[in-house]
Amino acid sequence: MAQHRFHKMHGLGNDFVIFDAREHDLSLTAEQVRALADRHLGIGCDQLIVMRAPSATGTADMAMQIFNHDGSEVSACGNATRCVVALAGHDVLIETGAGLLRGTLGDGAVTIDMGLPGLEWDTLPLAYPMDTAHLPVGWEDLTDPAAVSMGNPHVIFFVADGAAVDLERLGPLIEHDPLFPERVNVNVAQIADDGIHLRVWERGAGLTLACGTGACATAVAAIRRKLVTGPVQVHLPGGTLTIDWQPGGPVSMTGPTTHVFTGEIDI
Ligand SMILES: N[C@H](CCC[C@H](N)C(=O)O)C(=O)O
Repeated sequence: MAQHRFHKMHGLGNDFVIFDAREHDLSLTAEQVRALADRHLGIGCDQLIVMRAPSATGTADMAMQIFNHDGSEVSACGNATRCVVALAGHDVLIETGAGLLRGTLGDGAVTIDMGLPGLEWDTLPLAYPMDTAHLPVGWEDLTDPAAVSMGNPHVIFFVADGAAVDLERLGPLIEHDPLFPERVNVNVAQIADDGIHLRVWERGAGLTLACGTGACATAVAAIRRKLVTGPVQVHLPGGTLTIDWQPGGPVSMTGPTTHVFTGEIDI
């Protein structure tokens, strides 16, 4: 056991425990991640992040490891990426499982170049070939979704009344459907005059107050369907993100970060 310092942060209420292991090693098992993320027995978070030294050969300033509340390791977490940039205190190039992401520190907000969205069925991945703009599948009233990868898989449903969807029941059903071999993040979006209203059931974390990659994936899907044009305001239960995307280019995400406290814990 050794004592490790951590930062408790959030992006629009999507909350994180962040360890800075750039100077020393810290390896965590899935069981240790679950214990730390537990909201009763541990510190509590949607995702746990470990900042690491970059790989020797690359051009990155740092690397970032991402674990969900359930202990699963994943490649992308937009809100946490903003928090890591805020912690760094300057613009950074971050090595993630989703590739190199450039973070830019603004006045009260952080912008991340999230790279190109994945629009092919096998990059998401889906279990078999499909048109990712209109998947010929449905779960009760949720039909005709789109699918987009932001380095992590998202399925996006456009509905007339997002608040009326029983996402707590349908989310896990869809998350674990065999159509998604690596499971999936489930997005329910409502187009409105002021942008897109979005609720997300996150793979490995459940309902969250915000999901950065979900906001990006939903904006891409909506722009592909010509429901909106970029830049678009995406309103989540925890607040609003500004997403910009032009077909063929990278996705840009801008939003706030909050540092809640630092602590020490024996691991
Ligand atoms: N909250 C994160 C998404 C985490 C995605 C994770 N649930 C997955 O399994 O891909 C975000 O802001 O992008």
